[in-house]
Amino acid sequence: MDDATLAVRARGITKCFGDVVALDHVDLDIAPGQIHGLVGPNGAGKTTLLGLLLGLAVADEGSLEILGAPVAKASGVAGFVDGPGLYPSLTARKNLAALAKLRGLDADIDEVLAEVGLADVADDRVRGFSLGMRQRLGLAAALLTKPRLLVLDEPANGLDPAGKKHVHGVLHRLAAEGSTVVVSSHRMDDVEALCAEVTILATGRVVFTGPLGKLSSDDQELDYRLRTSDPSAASRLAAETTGVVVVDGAELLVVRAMVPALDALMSRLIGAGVAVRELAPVVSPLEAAFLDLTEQESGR
Ligand SMILES: Nc1ncnc2c1ncn2[C@@H]1O[C@H](COP(=O)(O)OP(=O)(O)OP(=O)(O)O)[C@@H](O)[C@H]1O
Repeated sequence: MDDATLAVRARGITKCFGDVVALDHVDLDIAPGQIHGLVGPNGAGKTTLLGLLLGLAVADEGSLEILGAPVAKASGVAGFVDGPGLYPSLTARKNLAALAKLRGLDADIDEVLAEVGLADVADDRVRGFSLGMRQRLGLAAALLTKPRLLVLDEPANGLDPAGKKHVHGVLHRLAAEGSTVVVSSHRMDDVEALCAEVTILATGRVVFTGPLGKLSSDDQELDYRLRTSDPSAASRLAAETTGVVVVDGAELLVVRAMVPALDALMSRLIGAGVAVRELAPVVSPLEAAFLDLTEQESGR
């Protein structure tokens, strides 16, 4: 992609806090209209990187361009790290009204509150809000600015499943409209549900960046959970299929195989009239890559 059209272009970004190297020559390209996930173990540098994208801190070395402009001159960026900054003594509506006034924004506050699912508590003081409600209000505050790049540190923290679904819907809509979203998360399932691309950081370095699909390959042996209408027949057929190892032959079968052998097993099951009710990797490709890559890096 033409570099000028990238939402984020980072080259050789290094950031130290005293002796601690939080980011170590980080290169990163994020295309517009993407929801990009940032994952990594505690202390990997995720919050530091998101803070640089938001212009809350400045890198010691390297270049960082946001939406084609040097980060210091970037506009259209919003979000939060370490939880949203809110006024606890004000209501949700007044928090957003204060922000809109401060920034000179002409925004429909009720619409934004409804979008994040806070319409019913619009006139409640934020002091009494749960963590999940604060997260949603922080998202509303960012949406008020109609950002072209939205940066969110652990946005799903404290959200119940319905709240998470709601927030994911908002982020998918933003991306569909052309905005770029960068989110950090410790939840691999959330990242897989939300993001097309991911960057894995370990001890301040990028150990993987790219589409989720590139994390796994057909020639990788993985353990799969297999639930069928006839566990004993499935177990027998699995044991008879070349390249498939039965790891656990209970009601819920666990088989180890590469994709071609797994395909062969599926065909045999269908041929034998055994219905497949569930087939999923025991550890998701993202989680497997995360553990593998971050362990390699911390062992260096
Ligand atoms: N303001 C600061 N002063 C000193 N050290 C800092 C500061 N901010 C971050 N660090 C250090 O930089 C490193 C990266 O921290 P960062 O918060 O970016 O990691 P993270 O990936 O967000 O971690 P977590 O998943 O725990 O939130 C850590 O070693 C941290 O202790």
